[in-house]
Amino acid sequence: MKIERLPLAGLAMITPTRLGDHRGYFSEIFKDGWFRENIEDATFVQENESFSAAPGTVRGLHFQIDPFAQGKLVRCIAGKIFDVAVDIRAGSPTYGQWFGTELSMEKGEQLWIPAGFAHGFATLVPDCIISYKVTSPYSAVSDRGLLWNDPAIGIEWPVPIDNAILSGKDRAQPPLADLPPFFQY
Ligand SMILES: Cc1cn([C@H]2C[C@H](O)[C@@H](COP(=O)(O)OP(=O)(O)O[C@H]3O[C@H](C)C(=O)[C@H](O)[C@H]3O)O2)c(=O)[nH]c1=O
Repeated sequence: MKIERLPLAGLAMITPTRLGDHRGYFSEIFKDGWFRENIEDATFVQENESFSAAPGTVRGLHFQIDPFAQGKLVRCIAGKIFDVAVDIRAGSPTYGQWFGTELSMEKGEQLWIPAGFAHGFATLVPDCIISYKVTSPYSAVSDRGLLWNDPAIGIEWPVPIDNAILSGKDRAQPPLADLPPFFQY
């Protein structure tokens, strides 16, 4: 597994090794002991999958608040997405800053997003599937969001902004300026 530490403290890009042969490849996608030793002493309790049919679909920006705040280990298992994390930890030197990266089935990389970040993605091709582990169970009452195209965050989404496909919930998320200090750095 290769690790790339990223500009927003806590984020990490993990790229599993693919062992190729004449049939294709084998790859160890996740190992609990390795993750705890090299990334964070986290316990994953749920795994999610979402399918998005059309390119230009945007899901996010989402997070859960305590006591159900979630770390997320995200990978794209079909297609290609632009995955984004926004630092919403009060007191963080990078508060309100965003990091974005492509995740694809082809490259197999994973993005580790600790609790304290809002997460979202945009699909770059049709029929994208993401699979992600989370460190707390789903809690609808703890579910919160942030406006995906808030100019105060300024995410440079590589999709047509005016034609983005979103849920009604995501169209109505609050801007960063209205966000209570849910997380401390
Ligand atoms: C997250 C979640 C949702 N749901 C139900 C709630 C809704 O009835 C339905 C769709 O939920 P939502 O529109 O929030 O799904 P996404 O827009 O894909 O949101 C997810 O994708 C973004 C990028 C994230 O980072 C979050 O993990 C998550 O919020 O699934 C569940 O039953 N369990 C769950 O863990």
